Amino acid sequence: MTSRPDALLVAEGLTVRHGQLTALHDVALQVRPGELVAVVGANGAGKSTLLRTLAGLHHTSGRITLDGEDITGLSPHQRVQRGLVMVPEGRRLFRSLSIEENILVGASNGRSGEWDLDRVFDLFGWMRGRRHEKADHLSGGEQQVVAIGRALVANPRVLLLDEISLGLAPVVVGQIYRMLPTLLRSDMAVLLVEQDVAQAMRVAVRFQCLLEGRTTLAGAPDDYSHEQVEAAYFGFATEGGS
Ligand SMILES: Nc1ncnc2c1ncn2[C@@H]1O[C@H](COP(=O)(O)OP(=O)(O)OP(=O)(O)O)[C@@H](O)[C@H]1O
Repeated sequence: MTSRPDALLVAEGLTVRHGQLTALHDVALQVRPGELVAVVGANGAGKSTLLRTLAGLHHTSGRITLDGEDITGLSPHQRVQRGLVMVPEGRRLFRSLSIEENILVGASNGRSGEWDLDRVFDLFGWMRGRRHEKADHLSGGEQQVVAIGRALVANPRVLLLDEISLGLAPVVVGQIYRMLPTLLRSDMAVLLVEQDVAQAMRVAVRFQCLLEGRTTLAGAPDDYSHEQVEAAYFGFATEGGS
């Protein structure tokens, strides 16, 4: 993959092993400013491993740059300070802390910028009046939104979203996805991992499909037929397809 001059996040040659298992094989990826890119793939395809590797949670061969700076050797903490911020699968909130306290955790290590507690409350109006409620008392959808708020106050340049729709009711997933364009308007790029291909294709300008740790298809959603994407997702050949 040729690195485009305007790319913000660039990963090349990512190979990641979990013990004996190679979870990623020579994966490359690019995200440009203001862009929403989706990584899709079946269970175990390596999507979370890819996101966690970008966030600095797995050792990798290869190279990761953010706005031209090589961040491959940096800790997760240092990557957050540079604007690479992840909303992990399963939300990972502090259950005994309030909504407000959970969000402020995100601000403690982040960059300064336009996103603060107030701006998050403006975006998710219901939170303001419930700011002192414990995370423990929230529904799954509410927890997911708090986890997104926690990431936003770190003022990401690239926001990494890992399976934000997992375990949530479709109506809640719809609400969360409808908020994504607002984030992109504030000049943030989003890289999201999603098992629901249809959902991902509706919002992404580009996508990348993984299968057993390898990229099987990449491009704009309109570049491929439903059958081609399905073949790349499940790993069967299509006639004349890639
Ligand atoms: N910490 C780990 N130790 C050992 N193997 C792991 C670990 N994390 C992931 N794996 C394995 O690596 C492969 C890729 O897993 P990964 O979680 O990245 O896939 P995924 O596409 O995100 O799938 P899912 O949607 O199920 O989370 C799988 O075979 C998984 O079992």
